[in-house]
Amino acid sequence: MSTLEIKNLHKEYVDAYTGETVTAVGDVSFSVDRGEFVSILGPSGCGKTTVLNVVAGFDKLTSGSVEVGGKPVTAPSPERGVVFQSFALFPWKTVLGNVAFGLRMRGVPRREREPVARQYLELVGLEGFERKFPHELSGGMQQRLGVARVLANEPEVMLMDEPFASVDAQTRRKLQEDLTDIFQAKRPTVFFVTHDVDEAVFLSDRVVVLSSRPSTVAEIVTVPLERPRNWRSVLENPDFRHTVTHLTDLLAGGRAHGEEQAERLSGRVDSSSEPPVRADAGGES
Ligand SMILES: Nc1ncnc2c1ncn2[C@@H]1O[C@H](COP(=O)(O)OP(=O)(O)OP(=O)(O)O)[C@@H](O)[C@H]1O
Repeated sequence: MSTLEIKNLHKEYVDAYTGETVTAVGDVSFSVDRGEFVSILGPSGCGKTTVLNVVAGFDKLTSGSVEVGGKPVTAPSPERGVVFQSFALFPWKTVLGNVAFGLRMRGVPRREREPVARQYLELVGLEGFERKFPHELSGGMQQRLGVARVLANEPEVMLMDEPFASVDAQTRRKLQEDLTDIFQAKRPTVFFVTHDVDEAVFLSDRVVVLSSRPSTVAEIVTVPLERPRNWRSVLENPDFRHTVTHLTDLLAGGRAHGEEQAERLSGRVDSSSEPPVRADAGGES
């Protein structure tokens, strides 16, 4: 059964300066099953974050429907916990306090809060840091705290908006491995926004590829990789490279990547007329 069901999502904004109507999301439909990890990829500005914001309840859709657990989304809720790129932690609360706060809001009895919070901190490798404050943690540790805080609420779906975009490449790989381990251990339902093709393939069961605006679903690609996963074995797996290449081609507008490059080099394609491909496809993540 699907936990998240998006049908014909269409979202328009009115530009505050020009007064013009901007179609942020054209017509997008897909679902995420319970315990599934689904990423959304697409050119810059195609509406990935808008889709996440509508699912989170931060933004209202113009038409279509978004349901989580069979109920229409109308407002933000801990049932749809969001892990942001900026860590959005409470700086005045300890590491333990940051996780316990959500439990308090959820009505978990005081006695149970600390052991449950400790369990989630252990899951993300932050045991021993319970009494520290967020500013005493590295960027990577702060992001893991953000994940612990959301997961401790046992949300129907965990929403992640480019959560590793602001950490260095080495930490990013480590966090991706940590997240895939956490996913393996707890099997939360995850909806993940990224512009990084390698990251999407490494983490996901399926990848939803959006076209450029007005966005529609170009293809939903199933990732043929076993779990558990780690970068060392995944990088040696031909299925990984094959899937990355396929997604890269889709993002480049459906043409074979090599073909496109050759055309560009021979001057047959004016690169300024190409759809913007922000994805750092195939590169070091
Ligand atoms: N509040 C808003 N008001 C007006 N236009 C908006 C608003 N939010 C987003 N948009 C427009 O909607 C479109 C989609 O934006 P969105 O941030 O969802 O794309 P994205 O795919 O996440 O982009 P990126 O990959 O660059 O982060 C863009 O053209 C953006 O300018």
